Amino acid sequence: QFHMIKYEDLKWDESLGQGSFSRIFRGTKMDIRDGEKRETEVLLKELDGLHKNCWESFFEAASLMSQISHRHLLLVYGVSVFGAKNIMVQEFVKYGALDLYLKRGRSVSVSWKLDVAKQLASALNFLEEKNIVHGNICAKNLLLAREGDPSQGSSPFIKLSDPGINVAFLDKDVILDRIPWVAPEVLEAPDNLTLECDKWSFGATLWEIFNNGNAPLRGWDLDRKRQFYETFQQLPPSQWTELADLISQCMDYQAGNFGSVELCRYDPLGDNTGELVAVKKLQPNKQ
Ligand SMILES: Nc1cnc(-c2cc(N)nc3[nH]ccc23)cn1
Repeated sequence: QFHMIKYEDLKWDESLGQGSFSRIFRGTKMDIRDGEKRETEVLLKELDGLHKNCWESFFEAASLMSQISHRHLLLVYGVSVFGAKNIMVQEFVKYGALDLYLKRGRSVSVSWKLDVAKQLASALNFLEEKNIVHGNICAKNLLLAREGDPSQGSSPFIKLSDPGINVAFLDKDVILDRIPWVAPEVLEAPDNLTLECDKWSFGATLWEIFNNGNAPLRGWDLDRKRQFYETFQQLPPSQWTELADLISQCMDYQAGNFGSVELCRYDPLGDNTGELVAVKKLQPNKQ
């Protein structure tokens, strides 16, 4: 399914923190290219021991990302298994997770955010065309490869990371804590992920991007989060109506209706100079 990397070809540098079920490190992998030794900077994601039984899902996520290639999908070089260690070897994306980048107070322009939204939409459109469900779309899983510099007119560049362990393997509380990114229907049937689920999460991720990386429903406990769905609540609407409409079209409790979230002109200044936001379009359901 994907490339096996020899453990001895990996060098471990500093720890970069914890994922939900893994520890991540900067590192390098050594390989031979045209007869000479080459070191490539990588991200090493080690599944932590107590979730050993999820290792298939951990690698399933990796193989999903290595089956297909797209400019806005993270490149997974392969996996390395050494004794009890299960390691995914990914390309190293310079500026890391988008939510942390935005929270660090980098003030970015509306068009910077629109660029990120369009890149995520194109990655999701690509996955949809391949009928592949990601299952964990959120700003934490968007990695910033290029900051973009408004004075130079260069735009940001993001990569969608692997989904991590499949939601079907997660405890109910972990799934509840993913409200409002996780679609309501996933709470009832976590092993039946559909493209609609990614569309829902796309809406919650748009909300994050335009709220400077702040998590929606931040600090809410699991009961309040559960109620949020049980009472069909929506996230606080953006002051830009097109964005608010787009987000509520994605986060639509009547899922299964025509899920086409069409192109919309985004006109924050109201002077019709708005940009066309090419957003996630789902084909009408084949039912
Ligand atoms: N595939 C990936 C994933 N995460 C990074 C990354 C980069 C960075 N500058 N700080 C970090 N802090 C935590 C993770 C990370 C890089 N590449």
